[in-house]
Amino acid sequence: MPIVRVALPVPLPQVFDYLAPDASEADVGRCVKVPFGRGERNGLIVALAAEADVDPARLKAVHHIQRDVPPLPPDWLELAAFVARYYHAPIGEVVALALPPGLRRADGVSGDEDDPLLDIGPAGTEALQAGRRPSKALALLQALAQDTPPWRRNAVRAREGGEAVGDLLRRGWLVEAALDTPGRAASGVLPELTTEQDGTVKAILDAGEGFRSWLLHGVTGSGKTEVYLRLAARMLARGRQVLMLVPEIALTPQLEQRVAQRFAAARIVSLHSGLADGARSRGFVQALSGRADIVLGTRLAVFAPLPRLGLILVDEEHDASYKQQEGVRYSARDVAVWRARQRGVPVVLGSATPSLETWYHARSERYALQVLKQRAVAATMPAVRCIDVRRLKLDEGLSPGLQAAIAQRLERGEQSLVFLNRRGYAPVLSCPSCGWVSRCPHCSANLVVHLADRRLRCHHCGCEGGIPHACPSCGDQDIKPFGRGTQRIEARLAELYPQARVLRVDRDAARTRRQWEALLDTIAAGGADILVGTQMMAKGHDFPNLTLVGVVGADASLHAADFRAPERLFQQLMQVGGRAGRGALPGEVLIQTEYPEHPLYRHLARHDFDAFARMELQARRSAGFPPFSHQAMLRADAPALDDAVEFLRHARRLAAEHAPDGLRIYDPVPMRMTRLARRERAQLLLEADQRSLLQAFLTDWMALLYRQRTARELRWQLDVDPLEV
Ligand SMILES: Nc1ncnc2c1ncn2[C@@H]1O[C@H](COP(=O)(O)OP(=O)(O)OP(=O)(O)O)[C@@H](O)[C@H]1O
Ligand SMILES: [Zn+2]
Repeated sequence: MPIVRVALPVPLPQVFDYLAPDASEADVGRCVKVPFGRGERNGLIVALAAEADVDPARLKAVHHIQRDVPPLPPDWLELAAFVARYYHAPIGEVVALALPPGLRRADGVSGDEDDPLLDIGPAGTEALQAGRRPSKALALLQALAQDTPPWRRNAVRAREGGEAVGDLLRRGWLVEAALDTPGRAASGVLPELTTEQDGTVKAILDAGEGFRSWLLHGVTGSGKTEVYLRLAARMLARGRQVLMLVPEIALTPQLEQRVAQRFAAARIVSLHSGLADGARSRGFVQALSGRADIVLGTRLAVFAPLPRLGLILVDEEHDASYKQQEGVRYSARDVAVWRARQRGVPVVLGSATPSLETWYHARSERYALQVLKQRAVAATMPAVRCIDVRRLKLDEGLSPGLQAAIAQRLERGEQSLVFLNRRGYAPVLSCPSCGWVSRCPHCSANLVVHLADRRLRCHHCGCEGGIPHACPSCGDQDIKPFGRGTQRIEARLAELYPQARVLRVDRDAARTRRQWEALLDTIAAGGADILVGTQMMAKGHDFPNLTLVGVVGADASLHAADFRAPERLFQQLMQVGGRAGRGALPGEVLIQTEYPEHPLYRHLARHDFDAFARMELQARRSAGFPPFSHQAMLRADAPALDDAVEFLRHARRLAAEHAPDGLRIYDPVPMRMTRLARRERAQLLLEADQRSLLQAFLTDWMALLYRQRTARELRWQLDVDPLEV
């Protein structure tokens, strides 16, 4: 009787055997419901076996095999197995992460979605000629008539005024296209490529269809997106699928719209964690069945099955959100490169500020390099200047120079952005007489003052309370918010420039995707004069009328302990500065600092990413940090710090007994932010010059660790290639 091996979402590094009387090879890659413990679990059949690993008499039978959708193909199972192996995570947890919940539950899922191809019908042609009175419906029809049919209904809806699509269908102005032969060509008038863009597109296409990793290093505003779209167009024309990864889909509604407009006849599937279950499952099945042409999504989209895959694009490849920080701690960018190699297709990693790992690969010719030095529209890069604030009197953190520059922009009707990467009104409330500060009771962090809704809030665990009127410790009524966040700058700017429309753009102002899109629309429509924003404003946006970026409070990150801190700061400032002067008007970036001579700022002022990268890599080489070594971090947490540290000491002893030459094992230490949500955290760092040596060791070590009995209250996880050390 056939036995199936099932990957189940349990924290154990093994698969489970079940009896399945009617199973065959064709069921490998299918979801199943199986009995587990006293309940039922959902899993994935990863193999068929002739004999069980356990006593056959104890085997239970599967409850149900989901056969409505095609099984996941062997290359997908290999991908899941690779992620489990490389990140040392249980295969069942990888599967649980990679599959949409609806599919995994073995619900009835269908890939069918009503997204027909449309064309202008006879009634529509008549309406265009009849000289009717203007209406929304007619405006949409006229706009469509400028383009080449057919279009997907979703693509029509994504256009300006696209809400009228239902109306057009009811009137018969739009009808289903006669033949479902998606002329997958790009639609609309394409911009002429710049010489650099053209050279890049040609170089990548000329290199052929096989595997190759590319770094597309293009300055901010150089038109990397246009390069992606041209490459995608070519792949679609060849009947291949394109996978496009972006760091946060909530930050890129414009990109989705741009892709949908460019490829109006293509089936575009979005995959990200913000989708409802049904939509995510449907998109996944469309990708799996080969019907989707373009899959656009955040890191989890790297797991979309793509039978016709021809190209992978990773936009803003340096972005930290590609690395999952909980559960299976995978890097979608690194998995994307592995996948491209596995499938024999090119992968393009794009950024104005590549991660130093990627930059180093390109310099050492493991990755092919394409550089865009010029902006696509603007004549120049913005002028970057430091404002030395050491002897200046600041008004709520704003220097006279920055204020004058903002005033000038207001006069000229241009937009300014004040960048401060700290939300809230002030980072802490404190009492000047007794020294009390608003500490989070559950974390080693302060409660942040939010004046907008009069709350004290922990940005780590979410714990919150009202703002006290007097010091809880000594009763003094003179307690004060100390330091500055975006709300405070926003309030002061509104006082300084009463005639200006000040708009704050941070996670508090844009809690939902809809709020975020509304903010972006307001900015694009010129409905704001001064923006106050966090890193949300730094990524990928293109507002041609924005000509000034003022940076406040950046020095705080200059001396952070993490060896990646300078890299992150440089990337962030270069990205946010890159929002200035992207259109016809020249841009200016003013950085308020007490260290105007700091090399990081000097390289930034010259837009010299390469010089900065060389300097940083030099430092990393002498310290033996990545990319010159490879790291793994074992973290443990428990209600008491001693328990976490004790576990790590034990793990360290086990490691030392089995350690090969060349493995460096550090001492367990409390994490920098030791306490989080009532748990105390500690970490143990391992390092080796060769990845293979580290990996081989980790496999043995993890097997030992899984066998240790630990206190119920203790949790531990391994993080391979950790971003924070
Ligand atoms: N060949 C071209 N002709 C005209 N306009 C172009 C061309 N290529 C790009 N653009 C325009 O230039 C602007 C910047 O392009 P895009 O946003 O793709 O830059 P980017 O390289 O992704 O920048 P960043 O890294 O800052 O996000 C956009 O408004 C885009 O429409
Ligand atoms: Zn907290």
